[in-house]
Amino acid sequence: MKMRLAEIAKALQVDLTEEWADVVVTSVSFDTRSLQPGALFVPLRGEHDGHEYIKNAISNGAVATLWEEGHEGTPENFPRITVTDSLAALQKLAKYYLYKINPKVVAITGSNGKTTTKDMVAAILGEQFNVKKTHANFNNYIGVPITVLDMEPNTEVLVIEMGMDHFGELDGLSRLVEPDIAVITMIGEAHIEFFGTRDKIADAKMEITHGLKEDGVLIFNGDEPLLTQRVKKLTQETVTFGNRESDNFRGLNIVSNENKTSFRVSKWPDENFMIPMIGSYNVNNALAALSVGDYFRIPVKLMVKALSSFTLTKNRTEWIRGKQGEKILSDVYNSNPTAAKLVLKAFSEAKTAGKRIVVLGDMLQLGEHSKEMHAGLAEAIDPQKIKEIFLCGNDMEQLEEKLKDKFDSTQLHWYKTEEKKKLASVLQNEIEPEDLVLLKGSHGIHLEQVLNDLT
Ligand SMILES: CC(=O)N[C@H]1[C@@H](OP(=O)(O)OP(=O)(O)OC[C@H]2O[C@@H](n3ccc(=O)[nH]c3=O)[C@H](O)[C@@H]2O)O[C@H](CO)[C@@H](O)[C@@H]1O[C@H](C)C(=O)N[C@@H](C)C(=O)N[C@H](CCC(=O)N[C@@H](CCC[C@@H](N)C(=O)O)C(=O)O)C(=O)O
Ligand SMILES: Nc1ncnc2c1ncn2[C@@H]1O[C@H](COP(=O)(O)OP(=O)(O)OP(=O)(O)O)[C@@H](O)[C@H]1O
Ligand SMILES: C[C@@H](N)C(=O)N[C@H](C)C(=O)O
Repeated sequence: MKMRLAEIAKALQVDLTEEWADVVVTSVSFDTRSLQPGALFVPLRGEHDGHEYIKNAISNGAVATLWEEGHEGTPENFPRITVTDSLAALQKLAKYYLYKINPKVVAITGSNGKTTTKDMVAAILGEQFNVKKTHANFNNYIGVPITVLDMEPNTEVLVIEMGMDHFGELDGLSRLVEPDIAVITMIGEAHIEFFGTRDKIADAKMEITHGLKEDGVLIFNGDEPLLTQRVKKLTQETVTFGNRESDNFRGLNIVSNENKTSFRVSKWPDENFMIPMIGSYNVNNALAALSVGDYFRIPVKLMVKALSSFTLTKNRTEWIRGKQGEKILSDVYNSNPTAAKLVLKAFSEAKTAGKRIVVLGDMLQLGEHSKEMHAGLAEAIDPQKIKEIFLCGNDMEQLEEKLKDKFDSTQLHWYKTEEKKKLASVLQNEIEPEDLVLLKGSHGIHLEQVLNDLT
Protein backbone atom coordinates (compact mmCIF):
# COMPACT_ATOMS: atom_id res chain seq x y z
CA MET A 1 0.00 0.00 0.00
CA LYS A 2 0.92 3.68 -0.18
CA MET A 3 -1.21 6.08 1.85
CA ARG A 4 -0.57 9.51 3.37
CA LEU A 5 -1.45 9.95 7.03
CA ALA A 6 -3.92 12.65 5.97
CA GLU A 7 -5.85 10.03 3.96
CA ILE A 8 -5.73 7.53 6.83
CA ALA A 9 -6.98 10.13 9.35
CA LYS A 10 -9.80 11.06 6.98
CA ALA A 11 -10.72 7.40 6.57
CA LEU A 12 -10.83 7.06 10.36
CA GLN A 13 -12.71 10.35 10.70
CA VAL A 14 -10.23 11.70 13.27
CA ASP A 15 -8.04 14.77 13.50
CA LEU A 16 -4.38 14.84 12.55
CA THR A 17 -1.58 17.27 13.36
CA GLU A 18 -1.04 19.11 10.06
CA GLU A 19 2.72 18.65 10.04
CA TRP A 20 2.27 14.89 9.75
CA ALA A 21 -0.24 14.98 6.86
CA ASP A 22 2.29 13.99 4.16
CA VAL A 23 3.91 11.10 6.04
CA VAL A 24 3.57 8.08 3.71
CA VAL A 25 2.68 4.65 5.08
CA THR A 26 3.58 1.58 3.02
CA SER A 27 2.31 -1.17 5.33
CA VAL A 28 0.40 -1.81 8.56
CA SER A 29 1.70 -3.96 11.42
CA PHE A 30 0.49 -4.92 14.88
CA ASP A 31 3.75 -6.66 15.81
CA THR A 32 7.13 -4.89 15.99
CA ARG A 33 8.79 -8.32 15.70
CA SER A 34 7.76 -8.49 12.05
CA LEU A 35 7.20 -4.81 11.31
CA GLN A 36 8.72 -3.50 8.10
CA PRO A 37 10.21 -0.01 7.57
CA GLY A 38 7.54 2.41 6.43
CA ALA A 39 4.84 0.79 8.54
CA LEU A 40 1.98 2.25 10.49
CA PHE A 41 2.17 0.54 13.88
CA VAL A 42 -1.16 -0.55 15.40
CA PRO A 43 -0.79 -1.32 19.12
CA LEU A 44 -3.19 -4.10 20.11
CA ARG A 45 -3.79 -5.88 23.39
CA GLY A 46 -2.78 -9.50 23.99
CA GLU A 47 -1.43 -10.67 27.32
CA HIS A 48 0.42 -7.34 27.23
CA ASP A 49 -0.47 -3.98 25.70
CA GLY A 50 1.04 -3.21 22.32
CA HIS A 51 1.49 0.41 23.34
CA GLU A 52 4.43 -0.82 25.47
CA TYR A 53 6.35 -1.59 22.29
CA ILE A 54 6.24 1.81 20.61
CA LYS A 55 9.98 2.31 20.99
CA ASN A 56 10.59 -1.04 19.25
CA ALA A 57 8.23 0.04 16.50
CA ILE A 58 10.12 3.26 15.94
CA SER A 59 13.53 1.59 16.00
CA ASN A 60 12.30 -1.06 13.55
CA GLY A 61 11.28 1.58 11.03
CA ALA A 62 7.66 2.51 11.74
CA VAL A 63 6.89 5.96 10.32
CA ALA A 64 3.69 6.47 12.34
CA THR A 65 1.49 4.85 14.96
CA LEU A 66 -2.13 4.70 16.00
CA TRP A 67 -2.43 5.72 19.65
CA GLU A 68 -5.38 5.12 21.93
CA GLU A 69 -6.43 8.35 23.61
CA GLY A 70 -5.49 8.66 27.26
CA HIS A 71 -2.68 6.13 26.97
CA GLU A 72 0.52 6.92 28.87
CA GLY A 73 3.90 7.08 27.17
CA THR A 74 2.70 9.01 24.13
CA PRO A 75 5.68 9.24 21.73
CA GLU A 76 6.18 13.01 21.50
CA ASN A 77 7.15 14.36 18.05
CA PHE A 78 6.43 11.01 16.40
CA PRO A 79 3.63 10.95 13.80
CA ARG A 80 0.53 9.49 15.39
CA ILE A 81 -3.18 9.26 14.86
CA THR A 82 -5.11 9.30 18.13
CA VAL A 83 -8.07 6.89 18.21
CA THR A 84 -10.52 5.57 20.78
CA ASP A 85 -9.92 1.88 20.03
CA SER A 86 -6.96 0.74 17.92
CA LEU A 87 -8.55 -2.59 16.93
CA ALA A 88 -11.73 -0.88 15.76
CA ALA A 89 -9.60 1.66 13.89
CA LEU A 90 -7.64 -1.17 12.22
CA GLN A 91 -10.90 -2.72 11.04
CA LYS A 92 -12.30 0.63 9.86
CA LEU A 93 -9.13 1.38 7.91
CA ALA A 94 -9.32 -2.07 6.33
CA LYS A 95 -12.89 -1.39 5.21
CA TYR A 96 -11.82 1.91 3.66
CA TYR A 97 -8.86 0.31 1.88
CA LEU A 98 -11.05 -2.51 0.60
CA TYR A 99 -13.42 0.02 -1.01
CA LYS A 100 -10.44 1.87 -2.43
CA ILE A 101 -8.85 -1.18 -4.09
CA ASN A 102 -12.26 -2.72 -4.81
CA PRO A 103 -11.24 -6.34 -5.56
CA LYS A 104 -13.63 -9.22 -5.98
CA VAL A 105 -13.79 -10.94 -2.58
CA VAL A 106 -13.85 -14.70 -1.97
CA ALA A 107 -14.43 -15.58 1.70
CA ILE A 108 -13.85 -19.13 2.92
CA THR A 109 -14.91 -20.77 6.15
CA GLY A 110 -15.71 -24.26 7.47
CA SER A 111 -14.72 -26.51 10.36
CA ASN A 112 -11.96 -28.12 8.29
CA GLY A 113 -10.34 -27.33 4.97
CA LYS A 114 -10.39 -23.52 5.11
CA THR A 115 -6.63 -23.06 4.65
CA THR A 116 -6.31 -25.84 2.06
CA THR A 117 -9.22 -24.49 0.04
CA LYS A 118 -7.88 -20.94 0.32
CA ASP A 119 -4.53 -22.07 -1.08
CA MET A 120 -6.24 -23.97 -3.92
CA VAL A 121 -8.52 -21.05 -4.81
CA ALA A 122 -5.59 -18.62 -4.86
CA ALA A 123 -3.61 -20.94 -7.14
CA ILE A 124 -6.51 -21.30 -9.59
CA LEU A 125 -7.43 -17.59 -9.71
CA GLY A 126 -3.76 -16.66 -9.82
CA GLU A 127 -3.66 -18.13 -13.32
CA GLN A 128 -5.50 -15.07 -14.63
CA PHE A 129 -5.80 -12.48 -11.84
CA ASN A 130 -3.68 -10.54 -9.36
CA VAL A 131 -4.64 -12.36 -6.16
CA LYS A 132 -4.05 -11.57 -2.49
CA LYS A 133 -4.64 -14.51 -0.13
CA THR A 134 -4.66 -14.88 3.62
CA HIS A 135 -1.17 -15.39 4.99
CA ALA A 136 -0.98 -18.74 6.80
CA ASN A 137 -3.99 -18.86 9.16
CA PHE A 138 -4.56 -15.13 9.73
CA ASN A 139 -8.33 -15.63 9.77
CA ASN A 140 -9.87 -13.71 12.67
CA TYR A 141 -10.85 -10.17 13.74
CA ILE A 142 -7.14 -9.16 13.50
CA GLY A 143 -5.97 -11.44 10.70
CA VAL A 144 -8.71 -10.45 8.26
CA PRO A 145 -8.16 -6.66 8.41
CA ILE A 146 -4.39 -7.18 8.33
CA THR A 147 -4.82 -9.30 5.17
CA VAL A 148 -7.01 -6.63 3.56
CA LEU A 149 -4.47 -3.91 4.36
CA ASP A 150 -1.69 -6.06 2.90
CA MET A 151 -3.23 -5.94 -0.58
CA GLU A 152 -1.19 -4.44 -3.37
CA PRO A 153 -3.00 -1.59 -5.20
CA ASN A 154 -3.37 -3.80 -8.30
CA THR A 155 -5.10 -6.63 -6.43
CA GLU A 156 -8.03 -7.97 -8.47
CA VAL A 157 -9.20 -10.78 -6.18
CA LEU A 158 -8.95 -11.09 -2.40
CA VAL A 159 -9.10 -14.71 -1.17
CA ILE A 160 -9.73 -14.48 2.54
CA GLU A 161 -9.99 -17.23 5.14
CA MET A 162 -12.45 -16.63 7.97
CA GLY A 163 -12.28 -18.52 11.24
CA MET A 164 -14.58 -18.44 14.21
CA ASP A 165 -15.17 -20.07 17.56
CA HIS A 166 -18.09 -18.01 18.81
CA PHE A 167 -21.34 -16.66 17.43
CA GLY A 168 -21.09 -13.23 15.88
CA GLU A 169 -17.50 -13.50 14.70
CA LEU A 170 -18.25 -14.49 11.11
CA ASP A 171 -21.05 -11.92 11.06
CA GLY A 172 -18.52 -9.19 11.76
CA LEU A 173 -15.93 -10.51 9.33
CA SER A 174 -18.49 -10.99 6.55
CA ARG A 175 -19.87 -7.47 6.97
CA LEU A 176 -16.30 -6.15 6.96
CA VAL A 177 -15.31 -7.65 3.59
CA GLU A 178 -18.75 -8.01 1.92
CA PRO A 179 -17.87 -11.13 -0.13
CA ASP A 180 -18.84 -11.69 -3.75
CA ILE A 181 -18.39 -15.40 -3.12
CA ALA A 182 -18.70 -17.18 0.24
CA VAL A 183 -17.53 -20.77 0.63
CA ILE A 184 -18.40 -23.18 3.46
CA THR A 185 -16.18 -26.27 3.22
CA MET A 186 -17.94 -28.50 5.76
CA ILE A 187 -19.40 -28.66 9.26
CA GLY A 188 -17.34 -30.67 11.73
CA GLU A 189 -16.77 -30.44 15.48
CA ALA A 190 -14.06 -27.76 15.67
CA HIS A 191 -14.65 -25.53 18.73
CA ILE A 192 -17.88 -27.40 19.56
CA GLU A 193 -17.14 -26.60 23.21
CA PHE A 194 -18.53 -23.12 22.56
CA PHE A 195 -21.60 -24.28 20.66
CA GLY A 196 -22.76 -27.58 22.14
CA THR A 197 -23.96 -29.09 18.85
CA ARG A 198 -22.94 -29.23 15.17
CA ASP A 199 -26.34 -27.71 14.48
CA LYS A 200 -25.24 -24.56 16.27
CA ILE A 201 -21.87 -24.63 14.49
CA ALA A 202 -23.81 -24.62 11.21
CA ASP A 203 -25.78 -21.58 12.39
CA ALA A 204 -22.53 -19.80 13.16
CA LYS A 205 -20.96 -20.76 9.84
CA MET A 206 -24.00 -19.39 7.96
CA GLU A 207 -23.11 -15.96 9.36
CA ILE A 208 -20.61 -15.76 6.50
CA THR A 209 -23.62 -14.89 4.29
CA HIS A 210 -24.55 -11.84 6.40
CA GLY A 211 -22.29 -9.58 4.37
CA LEU A 212 -22.57 -11.53 1.11
CA LYS A 213 -23.48 -9.20 -1.75
CA GLU A 214 -27.05 -9.51 -3.07
CA ASP A 215 -25.68 -10.66 -6.43
CA GLY A 216 -23.15 -12.85 -4.64
CA VAL A 217 -22.93 -16.65 -4.52
CA LEU A 218 -22.71 -19.16 -1.65
CA ILE A 219 -20.70 -22.26 -2.54
CA PHE A 220 -21.15 -25.04 0.00
CA ASN A 221 -20.76 -28.74 0.70
CA GLY A 222 -23.92 -30.36 -0.63
CA ASP A 223 -23.25 -33.50 1.40
CA GLU A 224 -24.02 -31.61 4.62
CA PRO A 225 -27.76 -31.63 5.51
CA LEU A 226 -27.14 -28.95 8.15
CA LEU A 227 -26.25 -26.64 5.27
CA THR A 228 -28.78 -27.75 2.63
CA GLN A 229 -31.52 -27.02 5.19
CA ARG A 230 -30.25 -23.53 5.99
CA VAL A 231 -29.46 -22.21 2.52
CA LYS A 232 -33.14 -22.29 1.54
CA LYS A 233 -33.57 -18.96 3.36
CA LEU A 234 -30.96 -17.22 1.21
CA THR A 235 -31.86 -14.83 -1.62
CA GLN A 236 -28.44 -15.21 -3.22
CA GLU A 237 -27.45 -17.90 -5.75
CA THR A 238 -26.09 -21.15 -4.29
CA VAL A 239 -23.72 -23.73 -5.78
CA THR A 240 -22.91 -27.13 -4.30
CA PHE A 241 -19.92 -29.42 -4.44
CA GLY A 242 -19.73 -32.93 -3.06
CA ASN A 243 -20.52 -36.53 -3.87
CA ARG A 244 -24.23 -36.41 -4.68
CA GLU A 245 -25.72 -36.77 -8.17
CA SER A 246 -27.37 -33.41 -7.65
CA ASP A 247 -24.20 -31.49 -6.79
CA ASN A 248 -23.11 -28.86 -9.31
CA PHE A 249 -19.52 -30.07 -8.90
CA ARG A 250 -19.38 -33.77 -8.03
CA GLY A 251 -16.18 -35.69 -7.44
CA LEU A 252 -15.76 -38.91 -9.46
CA ASN A 253 -13.19 -41.74 -9.83
CA ILE A 254 -11.25 -40.64 -6.75
CA VAL A 255 -7.92 -42.47 -6.33
CA SER A 256 -5.63 -41.41 -3.51
CA ASN A 257 -2.16 -42.46 -2.41
CA GLU A 258 0.40 -41.03 -0.04
CA ASN A 259 1.65 -38.41 -2.48
CA LYS A 260 -1.26 -37.47 -4.69
CA THR A 261 -5.00 -37.76 -5.20
CA SER A 262 -6.53 -37.94 -8.65
CA PHE A 263 -10.17 -37.49 -9.55
CA ARG A 264 -12.66 -36.38 -12.14
CA VAL A 265 -15.45 -33.82 -11.90
CA SER A 266 -19.01 -34.16 -13.18
CA LYS A 267 -18.85 -30.81 -15.00
CA TRP A 268 -15.74 -31.79 -16.95
CA PRO A 269 -16.00 -35.60 -17.36
CA ASP A 270 -13.07 -35.81 -19.77
CA GLU A 271 -10.59 -33.93 -17.58
CA ASN A 272 -8.18 -35.71 -15.20
CA PHE A 273 -7.48 -33.66 -12.06
CA MET A 274 -4.68 -34.26 -9.55
CA ILE A 275 -3.78 -32.62 -6.26
CA PRO A 276 -0.29 -33.29 -4.88
CA MET A 277 -1.49 -34.41 -1.48
CA ILE A 278 -2.73 -37.40 0.49
CA GLY A 279 -6.38 -37.74 1.54
CA SER A 280 -9.43 -38.28 -0.67
CA TYR A 281 -11.29 -35.81 1.60
CA ASN A 282 -9.17 -33.08 0.01
CA VAL A 283 -11.10 -33.62 -3.21
CA ASN A 284 -13.96 -31.70 -1.60
CA ASN A 285 -11.59 -28.79 -1.01
CA ALA A 286 -10.54 -28.98 -4.65
CA LEU A 287 -14.18 -29.12 -5.79
CA ALA A 288 -14.91 -25.98 -3.78
CA ALA A 289 -11.92 -24.28 -5.38
CA LEU A 290 -12.99 -25.40 -8.86
CA SER A 291 -16.46 -23.98 -8.20
CA VAL A 292 -14.83 -20.61 -7.48
CA GLY A 293 -12.62 -20.89 -10.57
CA ASP A 294 -15.67 -21.66 -12.69
CA TYR A 295 -17.42 -18.54 -11.36
CA PHE A 296 -14.42 -16.52 -12.56
CA ARG A 297 -14.48 -18.42 -15.90
CA ILE A 298 -10.94 -19.77 -15.53
CA PRO A 299 -10.36 -22.25 -18.41
CA VAL A 300 -10.49 -25.80 -17.08
CA LYS A 301 -7.05 -26.66 -18.43
CA LEU A 302 -5.59 -23.83 -16.33
CA MET A 303 -7.46 -25.12 -13.28
CA VAL A 304 -6.06 -28.62 -13.84
CA LYS A 305 -2.59 -27.12 -13.99
CA ALA A 306 -3.04 -24.90 -10.94
CA LEU A 307 -4.32 -27.72 -8.71
CA SER A 308 -1.52 -30.06 -9.78
CA SER A 309 1.16 -27.74 -8.45
CA PHE A 310 -0.42 -25.51 -5.79
CA THR A 311 1.49 -24.68 -2.60
CA LEU A 312 -0.20 -25.83 0.59
CA THR A 313 0.40 -23.95 3.82
CA LYS A 314 2.80 -25.82 6.14
CA ASN A 315 1.80 -28.48 8.67
CA ARG A 316 -1.31 -29.58 6.81
CA THR A 317 -0.58 -33.24 5.87
CA GLU A 318 2.92 -32.25 4.82
CA TRP A 319 5.47 -35.05 4.20
CA ILE A 320 8.79 -34.30 5.87
CA ARG A 321 11.94 -36.49 6.01
CA GLY A 322 13.08 -37.37 9.55
CA LYS A 323 16.64 -37.64 10.89
CA GLN A 324 16.69 -41.39 10.41
CA GLY A 325 15.28 -41.30 6.91
CA GLU A 326 11.72 -41.96 8.01
CA LYS A 327 8.87 -40.08 6.33
CA ILE A 328 6.79 -37.93 8.68
CA LEU A 329 3.26 -36.83 7.81
CA SER A 330 2.99 -33.54 9.68
CA ASP A 331 -0.59 -32.49 10.35
CA VAL A 332 0.23 -30.57 13.52
CA TYR A 333 -1.49 -27.23 12.95
CA ASN A 334 -4.75 -28.41 14.48
CA SER A 335 -7.02 -31.36 15.15
CA ASN A 336 -10.61 -32.39 15.71
CA PRO A 337 -12.41 -35.75 15.43
CA THR A 338 -13.45 -35.55 11.76
CA ALA A 339 -10.02 -34.40 10.60
CA ALA A 340 -8.16 -36.88 12.80
CA LYS A 341 -10.22 -39.88 11.64
CA LEU A 342 -9.84 -38.96 7.99
CA VAL A 343 -6.10 -38.45 8.14
CA LEU A 344 -5.67 -41.65 10.17
CA LYS A 345 -7.52 -43.62 7.50
CA ALA A 346 -5.50 -42.01 4.70
CA PHE A 347 -2.22 -42.61 6.57
CA SER A 348 -3.20 -46.26 7.18
CA GLU A 349 -3.27 -46.82 3.43
CA ALA A 350 0.13 -45.18 2.77
CA LYS A 351 2.59 -47.73 1.40
CA THR A 352 5.65 -48.59 3.46
CA ALA A 353 8.17 -51.41 3.93
CA GLY A 354 8.44 -50.39 7.55
CA LYS A 355 6.07 -49.61 10.43
CA ARG A 356 3.30 -47.03 10.50
CA ILE A 357 3.63 -45.09 13.75
CA VAL A 358 0.99 -42.63 14.92
CA VAL A 359 1.46 -39.70 17.32
CA LEU A 360 -1.84 -38.14 18.39
CA GLY A 361 -2.19 -35.02 20.52
CA ASP A 362 -5.32 -33.98 22.36
CA MET A 363 -8.14 -32.41 20.34
CA LEU A 364 -9.03 -29.24 22.24
CA GLN A 365 -12.24 -27.27 22.63
CA LEU A 366 -14.54 -30.29 22.25
CA GLY A 367 -16.55 -29.61 25.40
CA GLU A 368 -18.40 -32.10 27.59
CA HIS A 369 -18.11 -35.00 25.15
CA SER A 370 -14.38 -34.60 24.62
CA LYS A 371 -13.33 -37.78 26.38
CA GLU A 372 -15.69 -39.98 24.36
CA MET A 373 -14.66 -38.19 21.16
CA HIS A 374 -11.04 -39.02 21.94
CA ALA A 375 -11.95 -42.66 22.59
CA GLY A 376 -13.89 -42.62 19.33
CA LEU A 377 -10.69 -42.29 17.31
CA ALA A 378 -10.17 -46.01 17.99
CA GLU A 379 -12.44 -46.80 15.06
CA ALA A 380 -9.84 -45.31 12.70
CA ILE A 381 -6.90 -47.21 14.20
CA ASP A 382 -6.46 -50.71 12.75
CA PRO A 383 -3.73 -52.83 14.43
CA GLN A 384 -3.21 -54.53 11.06
CA LYS A 385 -2.12 -51.16 9.65
CA ILE A 386 -0.79 -49.14 12.60
CA LYS A 387 2.04 -50.79 14.49
CA GLU A 388 2.73 -48.28 17.26
CA ILE A 389 0.87 -45.41 18.88
CA PHE A 390 2.07 -42.47 20.96
CA LEU A 391 -0.66 -40.43 22.66
CA CYS A 392 -0.14 -37.01 24.18
CA GLY A 393 -2.56 -35.12 26.42
CA ASN A 394 -5.09 -35.62 29.17
CA ASP A 395 -8.03 -36.66 27.04
CA MET A 396 -5.94 -38.99 24.90
CA GLU A 397 -5.74 -41.21 28.00
CA GLN A 398 -9.32 -42.25 27.08
CA LEU A 399 -8.08 -43.47 23.72
CA GLU A 400 -5.26 -45.36 25.40
CA GLU A 401 -7.82 -47.23 27.53
CA LYS A 402 -9.86 -48.01 24.43
CA LEU A 403 -6.86 -49.35 22.51
CA LYS A 404 -5.47 -51.59 25.22
CA ASP A 405 -7.39 -54.59 23.91
CA LYS A 406 -5.82 -54.11 20.45
CA PHE A 407 -2.25 -53.09 21.30
CA ASP A 408 0.19 -54.30 23.96
CA SER A 409 2.30 -52.09 26.20
CA THR A 410 5.26 -52.15 23.79
CA GLN A 411 3.07 -50.64 21.08
CA LEU A 412 0.86 -48.21 23.01
CA HIS A 413 2.31 -45.19 24.90
CA TRP A 414 0.60 -42.28 26.64
CA TYR A 415 2.24 -39.05 27.83
CA LYS A 416 1.07 -35.90 29.51
CA THR A 417 1.14 -32.75 27.38
CA GLU A 418 4.21 -31.51 29.23
CA GLU A 419 6.09 -34.79 28.53
CA LYS A 420 6.55 -34.17 24.79
CA LYS A 421 10.33 -34.23 25.11
CA LYS A 422 10.17 -37.69 26.69
CA LEU A 423 7.69 -38.84 24.03
CA ALA A 424 10.04 -37.65 21.29
CA SER A 425 13.00 -39.43 22.87
CA VAL A 426 11.21 -42.79 23.15
CA LEU A 427 9.74 -42.34 19.66
CA GLN A 428 13.17 -41.57 18.24
CA ASN A 429 14.41 -44.93 19.53
CA GLU A 430 11.51 -46.77 17.92
CA ILE A 431 11.83 -45.23 14.47
CA GLU A 432 13.60 -47.06 11.64
CA PRO A 433 14.46 -45.64 8.20
CA GLU A 434 11.58 -47.31 6.35
CA ASP A 435 8.94 -46.20 8.85
CA LEU A 436 6.12 -43.71 8.35
CA VAL A 437 5.14 -41.43 11.23
CA LEU A 438 1.90 -39.40 11.50
CA LEU A 439 1.78 -36.36 13.81
CA LYS A 440 -1.70 -34.96 14.49
CA GLY A 441 -2.85 -32.78 17.34
CA SER A 442 -4.51 -29.51 18.28
CA HIS A 443 -2.70 -26.23 17.94
CA GLY A 444 -2.50 -25.86 21.68
CA ILE A 445 -0.69 -29.19 22.14
CA HIS A 446 2.17 -27.95 19.94
CA LEU A 447 3.23 -31.26 18.40
CA GLU A 448 5.49 -29.17 16.19
CA GLN A 449 7.91 -29.47 19.11
CA VAL A 450 8.00 -33.24 18.57
CA LEU A 451 8.37 -32.66 14.83
CA ASN A 452 11.35 -30.41 15.51
CA ASP A 453 12.98 -33.14 17.64
CA LEU A 454 12.51 -35.68 14.83
CA THR A 455 13.90 -33.52 12.01
C1 LIG B 1 -3.36 -9.39 19.94
C2 LIG B 1 -2.17 -10.03 19.29
O1 LIG B 1 -1.48 -9.39 18.55
N1 LIG B 1 -1.89 -11.30 19.60
C3 LIG B 1 -0.71 -11.93 19.05
C4 LIG B 1 0.37 -11.93 20.09
O2 LIG B 1 -0.19 -12.59 21.17
P1 LIG B 1 0.34 -12.34 22.64
O3 LIG B 1 -0.77 -12.48 23.62
O4 LIG B 1 1.57 -13.11 22.84
O5 LIG B 1 0.67 -10.80 22.61
P2 LIG B 1 1.62 -10.10 23.65
O6 LIG B 1 0.90 -9.97 24.94
O7 LIG B 1 2.94 -10.74 23.62
O8 LIG B 1 1.76 -8.66 22.97
C5 LIG B 1 0.66 -7.76 22.95
C6 LIG B 1 0.67 -7.01 21.65
O9 LIG B 1 1.96 -6.42 21.47
C7 LIG B 1 2.54 -6.87 20.27
N2 LIG B 1 3.95 -7.08 20.45
C8 LIG B 1 4.42 -7.98 21.36
C9 LIG B 1 5.75 -8.16 21.55
C10 LIG B 1 6.68 -7.39 20.79
O10 LIG B 1 7.92 -7.50 20.92
N3 LIG B 1 6.16 -6.50 19.89
C11 LIG B 1 4.82 -6.32 19.71
O11 LIG B 1 4.39 -5.50 18.88
C12 LIG B 1 1.82 -8.15 19.93
O12 LIG B 1 1.78 -8.37 18.54
C13 LIG B 1 0.45 -7.92 20.47
O13 LIG B 1 -0.34 -7.24 19.53
O14 LIG B 1 1.53 -12.63 19.64
C14 LIG B 1 1.30 -14.00 19.30
C15 LIG B 1 2.61 -14.62 18.87
O15 LIG B 1 3.09 -13.93 17.74
C16 LIG B 1 0.24 -14.07 18.17
O16 LIG B 1 -0.05 -15.40 17.87
C17 LIG B 1 -1.03 -13.37 18.66
O17 LIG B 1 -1.92 -13.34 17.57
C18 LIG B 1 -3.28 -13.62 17.89
C19 LIG B 1 -3.45 -15.10 18.26
C20 LIG B 1 -4.13 -13.33 16.70
O18 LIG B 1 -5.33 -13.32 16.79
N4 LIG B 1 -3.45 -13.15 15.55
C21 LIG B 1 -4.18 -12.98 14.29
C22 LIG B 1 -3.30 -12.25 13.30
C23 LIG B 1 -4.59 -14.34 13.69
O19 LIG B 1 -5.43 -14.40 12.81
N5 LIG B 1 -3.95 -15.40 14.21
C24 LIG B 1 -4.17 -16.78 13.67
C25 LIG B 1 -5.06 -17.62 14.56
C26 LIG B 1 -6.45 -17.08 14.58
C27 LIG B 1 -7.35 -18.10 15.21
O20 LIG B 1 -7.07 -18.57 16.29
N6 LIG B 1 -8.45 -18.47 14.49
C28 LIG B 1 -9.38 -19.47 14.96
C29 LIG B 1 -10.81 -18.98 14.73
C30 LIG B 1 -11.05 -17.59 15.26
C31 LIG B 1 -11.11 -17.62 16.76
C32 LIG B 1 -11.26 -16.21 17.34
N7 LIG B 1 -12.28 -16.22 18.39
C33 LIG B 1 -9.92 -15.76 17.92
O21 LIG B 1 -9.88 -15.51 19.12
O22 LIG B 1 -8.95 -15.71 17.14
C34 LIG B 1 -9.18 -20.77 14.18
O23 LIG B 1 -9.71 -21.78 14.63
O24 LIG B 1 -8.51 -20.74 13.12
C35 LIG B 1 -2.84 -17.46 13.61
O25 LIG B 1 -1.87 -16.86 14.03
O26 LIG B 1 -2.80 -18.59 13.12
N1 LIG C 1 -12.57 -31.09 3.67
C1 LIG C 1 -12.06 -31.64 4.78
N2 LIG C 1 -12.80 -32.49 5.54
C2 LIG C 1 -12.27 -33.01 6.66
N3 LIG C 1 -11.02 -32.78 7.13
C3 LIG C 1 -10.26 -31.95 6.40
C4 LIG C 1 -10.73 -31.35 5.21
N4 LIG C 1 -9.74 -30.57 4.71
C5 LIG C 1 -8.71 -30.68 5.57
N5 LIG C 1 -9.01 -31.53 6.57
C6 LIG C 1 -8.18 -31.89 7.72
O1 LIG C 1 -8.03 -30.70 8.50
C7 LIG C 1 -6.64 -30.37 8.62
C8 LIG C 1 -6.49 -28.87 8.54
O2 LIG C 1 -6.76 -28.47 7.21
P1 LIG C 1 -6.88 -26.91 6.95
O3 LIG C 1 -5.80 -26.21 7.69
O4 LIG C 1 -7.06 -26.69 5.51
O5 LIG C 1 -8.26 -26.62 7.68
P2 LIG C 1 -8.67 -25.30 8.47
O6 LIG C 1 -10.15 -25.26 8.43
O7 LIG C 1 -7.93 -24.11 7.99
O8 LIG C 1 -8.18 -25.70 9.92
P3 LIG C 1 -7.96 -24.73 11.18
O9 LIG C 1 -9.24 -24.04 11.42
O10 LIG C 1 -7.57 -25.69 12.24
O11 LIG C 1 -6.86 -23.80 10.77
C9 LIG C 1 -5.98 -31.08 7.47
O12 LIG C 1 -4.62 -31.32 7.73
C10 LIG C 1 -6.79 -32.36 7.40
O13 LIG C 1 -6.37 -33.25 8.42
C1 LIG D 1 -6.01 -21.94 15.87
C2 LIG D 1 -6.86 -21.82 17.11
N1 LIG D 1 -7.96 -20.93 16.93
C3 LIG D 1 -7.42 -23.14 17.43
O1 LIG D 1 -8.18 -23.70 16.71
N2 LIG D 1 -7.01 -23.62 18.57
C4 LIG D 1 -7.18 -25.01 18.89
C5 LIG D 1 -8.54 -25.33 19.39
C6 LIG D 1 -6.15 -25.32 19.87
O2 LIG D 1 -5.88 -24.44 20.72
O3 LIG D 1 -5.55 -26.36 19.77
